[in-house]
Amino acid sequence: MSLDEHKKPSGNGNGVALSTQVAHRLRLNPSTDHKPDSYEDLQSDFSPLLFSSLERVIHLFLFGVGDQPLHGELYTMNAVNFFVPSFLKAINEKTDESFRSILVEPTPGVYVFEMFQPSFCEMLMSEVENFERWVHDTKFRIMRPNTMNKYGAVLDDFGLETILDKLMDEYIRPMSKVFFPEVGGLTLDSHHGFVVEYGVDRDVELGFHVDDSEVTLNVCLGKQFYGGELFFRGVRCDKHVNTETQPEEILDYVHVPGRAVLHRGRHRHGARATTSGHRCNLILWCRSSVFRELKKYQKDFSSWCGECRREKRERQRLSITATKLELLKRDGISAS
Ligand SMILES: O=C(O)CCC(=O)C(=O)O
Ligand SMILES: [Fe+2]
Repeated sequence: MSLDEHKKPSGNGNGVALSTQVAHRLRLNPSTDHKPDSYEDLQSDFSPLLFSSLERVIHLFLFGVGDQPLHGELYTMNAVNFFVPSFLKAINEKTDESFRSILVEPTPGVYVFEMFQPSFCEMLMSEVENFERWVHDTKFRIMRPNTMNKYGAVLDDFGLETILDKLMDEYIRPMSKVFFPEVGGLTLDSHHGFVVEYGVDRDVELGFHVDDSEVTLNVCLGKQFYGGELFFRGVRCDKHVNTETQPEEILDYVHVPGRAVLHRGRHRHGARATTSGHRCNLILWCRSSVFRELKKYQKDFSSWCGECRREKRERQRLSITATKLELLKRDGISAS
């Protein structure tokens, strides 16, 4: 199985931007009420109306257009309404033990826990639907979440940037500090947040890949579906990304609405076909610029790459065997 580096699309890459190829951000509250100048005092061969129209178009282009939110309450953090009590309690305590008490680790480095209230999941899904309906009706072309998903939406693009900042700063970083310190878990400082949608008339599956993130939060929002299992195949650095999977690295995980999976971006994974129904997941790729800078000067990633660790153990095993042989020779005992 060969593997893809899953990335956020750039303006003129796989992602779709405006037909002018400029990556465009949609704003939550559009400035549709912009009043252009009348240009009546302008000395020109062209009608002043032409300049007014031009100004209106430029304003629209620079400051964006967008729909009104369906659920205003989604745009400010209301932790009690968004999160389940067990998750909130663990976050308030912020200790290794409190986090461990609410999660399971089905394979090393994959953490699963209950996170969102059902009402929050429903609200977010209907907000995305509302946004997509508007995109469809206005024939506005939006940037898709990444280079591999054709369906879904970037949450920053319809005003959820502030809430995602908070989600990373106050909820994901404290957990990453405990579980992923060796990949910049303490210094996560930017994110890319999006919703992916699967079903027979959407994306069906997602190929084997690593994320363009240090830490990824993946929460199933709903709705009802069959299939869509997330499969994991071990953590790898750039050099070892296509190396074999060891049997103990295999995990197939079944998504449950409201439940979160937290893993390193370099944990190789993919999603099996959603064979019926409609699956919608919230994904937050969290990055650390400090980690990315430091990584440039490192060669050994055995603290998190499964293959670097295996190679290191093998080197140690060979060197112990060689030392033993040397000692035996010195004592005049021939090795059998
Ligand atoms: O569909 C899923 O649950 C996985 C999504 C994913 O891995 C991604 O978008 O990076
Ligand atoms: Fe992914």
